[in-house]
Amino acid sequence: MQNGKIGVTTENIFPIIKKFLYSDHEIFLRELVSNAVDATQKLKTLASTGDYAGELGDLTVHVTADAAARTLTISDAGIGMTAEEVDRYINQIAFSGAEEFMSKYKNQNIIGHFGLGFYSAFMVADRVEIVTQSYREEAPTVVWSCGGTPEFTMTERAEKRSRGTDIILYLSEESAEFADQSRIRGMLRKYCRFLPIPIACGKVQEWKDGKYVDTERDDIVNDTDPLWTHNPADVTDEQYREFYRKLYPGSDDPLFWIHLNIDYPFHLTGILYFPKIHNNFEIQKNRIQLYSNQVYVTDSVEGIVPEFLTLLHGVIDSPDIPLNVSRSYLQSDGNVRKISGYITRKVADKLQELFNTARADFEGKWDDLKIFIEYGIVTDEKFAEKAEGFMLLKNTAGSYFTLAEYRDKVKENQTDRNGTVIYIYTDDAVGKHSFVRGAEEKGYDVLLMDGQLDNHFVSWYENKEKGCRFVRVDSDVAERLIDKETNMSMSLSSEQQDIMRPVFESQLPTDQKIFYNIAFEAMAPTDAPVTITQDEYMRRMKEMAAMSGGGMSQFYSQMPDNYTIAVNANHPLVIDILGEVENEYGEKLKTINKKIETAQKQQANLNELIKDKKEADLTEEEKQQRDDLAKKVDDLRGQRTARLKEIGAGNSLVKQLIDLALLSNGMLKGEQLTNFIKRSVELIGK
Ligand SMILES: Nc1ncnc2c1ncn2[C@@H]1O[C@H](COP(=O)(O)OP(=O)(O)OP(=O)(O)O)[C@@H](O)[C@H]1O
Repeated sequence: MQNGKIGVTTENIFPIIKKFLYSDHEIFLRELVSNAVDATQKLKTLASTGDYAGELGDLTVHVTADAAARTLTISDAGIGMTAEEVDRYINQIAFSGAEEFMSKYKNQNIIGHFGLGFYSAFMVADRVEIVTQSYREEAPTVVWSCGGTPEFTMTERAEKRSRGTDIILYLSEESAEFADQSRIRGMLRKYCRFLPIPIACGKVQEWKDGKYVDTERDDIVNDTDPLWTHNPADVTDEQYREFYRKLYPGSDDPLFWIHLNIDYPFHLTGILYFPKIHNNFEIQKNRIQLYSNQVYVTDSVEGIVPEFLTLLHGVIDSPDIPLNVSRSYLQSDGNVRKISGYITRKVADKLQELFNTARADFEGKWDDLKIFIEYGIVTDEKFAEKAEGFMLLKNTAGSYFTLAEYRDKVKENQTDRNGTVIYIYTDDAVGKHSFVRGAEEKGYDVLLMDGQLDNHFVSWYENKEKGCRFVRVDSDVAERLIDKETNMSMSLSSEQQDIMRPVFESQLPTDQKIFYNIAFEAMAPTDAPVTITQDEYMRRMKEMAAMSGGGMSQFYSQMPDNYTIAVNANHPLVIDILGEVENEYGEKLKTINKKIETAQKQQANLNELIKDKKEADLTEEEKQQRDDLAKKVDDLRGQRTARLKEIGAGNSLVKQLIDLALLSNGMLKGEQLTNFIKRSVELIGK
């Protein structure tokens, strides 16, 4: 019997560890089971080199929970330890590792995962016992026991254990949950799922006589030969899919996958899957699992894989990723950065290869793939460089183009007078159909940009390719989407526009949150009579502010939406309306127009007369005259506007044209829509 004091120089660290590790206490199981697996593999190595000549036998690691005794036992048939080894590895090394942890802890740079190894048993146990028999048969069986103080006992046991080690945890009262077999099995499935030695937890159960009963067979919780450790050349597509289903039960099949396999300059294997992304991509994040030699480490991989790849699923296994350190340390670690760069490159190469060798297939997957690629492009410069070769644009006809192809396609017809190539797009091909059709009738191509990240991509691309600009198809009337030299002439004179403006204003929808202004546009007589557009620049400002949050976004979100009611000044119906209005106003319109004209002429004459005088030099009479004339013009125009509004309000054709424009924008709803339908029926009846 040996009594001793563990080789720790710090004061008693057990209670501190217990207290501070509470949040992550499940990892004790991973640590103890992987020690058992290591010991087993060491034995296999010795056997393979001929240093161990005995029978290997069944090497399964058994994890046994005993709720009645409140114990948890991890048993292996590995190399075991001699008394001298227990002293060296447990009393000295294991505890000095723990001590090192404590000193790091004091410097506050440990958060997240730590490898306390064997020592972590004391997070959940009041007392830990080791019963171990070395593979050297002459060595006696050793029993080591420690009750959560630096004192331990070590004795030789007369009754010999078979080769291997039991770690027996006498669980503390608050850790009683770990004596529950189903709880333990759940933890093993998470942390030990792909360990290379079979791990049994209880027996396989069978349905017999109306209840489940244990069979003789061990319930093996792990897959000792996970797919990522295989040679990619030997794996079939179906095996990849099957493995995916195993990792993410209930998910749709992945779009495709990349099998990573590298030896230099670091070791890394793994399989990354491109999942089908549904509506909310935030919840799809963080589903890559990180392993170190098949030991589960974490499923939060930020900092290890580039941000945009956190959307991928799958497994990465690398012994070169330091596991037992904090996340901030991980991110600054050179190895980790290299790994991240490597994965990005691999993913980009794979996408390029798919595009090159199977473009039709690639295009078929594009709609699902786009979000990864756009995410990568806008967040990762290196990836963006590579992605130029396979980033695709899709038009409303359903054809796909690379960035270079598309530019070539539209360059000739869609370059404006400043030499900028204009890319026209819609976020809603169905809802904005009349705009799309209008642009197409002008011979323009329209892109479909309805993805969650398209806005970001558009900004990124405009910034990179200075000679191009995106405009949404409903940001202006088709005629003016691309500013070309050949402008159409306008049928309405500016006086006629002055008459028509109040007529249309009288029929504007009254919505507090939307601000409308009227503009007369020179368009083809066959274009729509009225179109409602939203300025590209203003819309983007609002969208950007809404996304960035904070004070700016508050300011913008309170601003009304700005729409333009573009009246086609060359449309026969519009010209008809002008005729109707003039007719209804009758002689009085001519009279008042004349009066306004006269007053304006007088104003102009007066202004000419006094234009060289300073304000202070004006006579009282001149000032009076000027004010009177201004008032007169205002009054007359006011009178005319009031009358025009009255006439406009009674003109159901004006209302009808505005409503039709609202309708084609999907903006006619509720009572307005009901009224529109009623009015339409009445108009048809006429
Ligand atoms: N089940 C076991 N069988 C044989 N030796 C063991 C067993 N468990 C622990 N040991 C020995 O005790 C040593 C210390 O274990 P501990 O888990 O503290 O550290 P480690 O495994 O070396 O490192 P890590 O921090 O990665 O777990 C091991 O290196 C091993 O030599």
